[in-house]
Amino acid sequence: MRGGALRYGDRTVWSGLDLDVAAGEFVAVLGSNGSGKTSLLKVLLGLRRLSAGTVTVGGRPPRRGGPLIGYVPQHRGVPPYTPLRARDLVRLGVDGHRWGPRPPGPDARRRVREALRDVGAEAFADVPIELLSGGELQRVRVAQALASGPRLLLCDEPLASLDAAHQRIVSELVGRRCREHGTAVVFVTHEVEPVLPFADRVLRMPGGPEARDVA
Ligand SMILES: Nc1ncnc2c1ncn2[C@@H]1O[C@H](COP(=O)(O)OP(=O)(O)OP(=O)(O)O)[C@@H](O)[C@H]1O
Repeated sequence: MRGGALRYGDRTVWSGLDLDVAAGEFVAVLGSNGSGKTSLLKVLLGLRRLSAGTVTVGGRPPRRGGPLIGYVPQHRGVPPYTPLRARDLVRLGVDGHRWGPRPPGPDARRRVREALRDVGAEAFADVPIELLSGGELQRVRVAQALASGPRLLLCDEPLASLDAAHQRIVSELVGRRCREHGTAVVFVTHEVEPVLPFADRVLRMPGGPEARDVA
């Protein structure tokens, strides 16, 4: 990103943002509520356009969908009666960006199996996701994001609502993928300690409504 700025109406959330994230690099993004961390990820996902400046992901303008980017969204509960098992959620990471239902081929099944194994989620692979604990569900979401073998992994507060042990487990999972597969990682978090062993750099987003209030 070069000279990136994001405005909602008259309000500038951030501006003058230059950011390079190399393959195999882990960038932790910190900042107060409302400082624009999720908005940054949305720009990288191609869900929102910059108000000024330029951005490329893998050499191209960001675009929605596709296997290049893995995304772990902010933790939300699962609506009751969601008819998905952990295994199904991970499968969406393999081919969910394509249109239409399709039966899983052997390749998709293998990738789902491997992704579940990598996060230690085999034991609850067939449990409906609404019954999973917060930590289990978060590991499954990481598996979903990693299942397509993305070159860039975007994580939006994946440690929120996890206990200290699971914060460590999820941070390690992402850190290991980054090191071993050369995946670039942008990891938004309010919990600094668990990611410090893995982060190469910290991007601190200035501002946010609180900062303005304090000022
Ligand atoms: N579509 C939108 N229209 C107008 N304002 C928006 C929109 N999306 C986000 N905002 C505002 O932009 C600011 C940045 O939001 P964003 O969700 O990116 O912050 P954040 O740093 O991720 O916050 P948090 O730590 O609370 O998740 C917030 O003040 C939010 O209210």
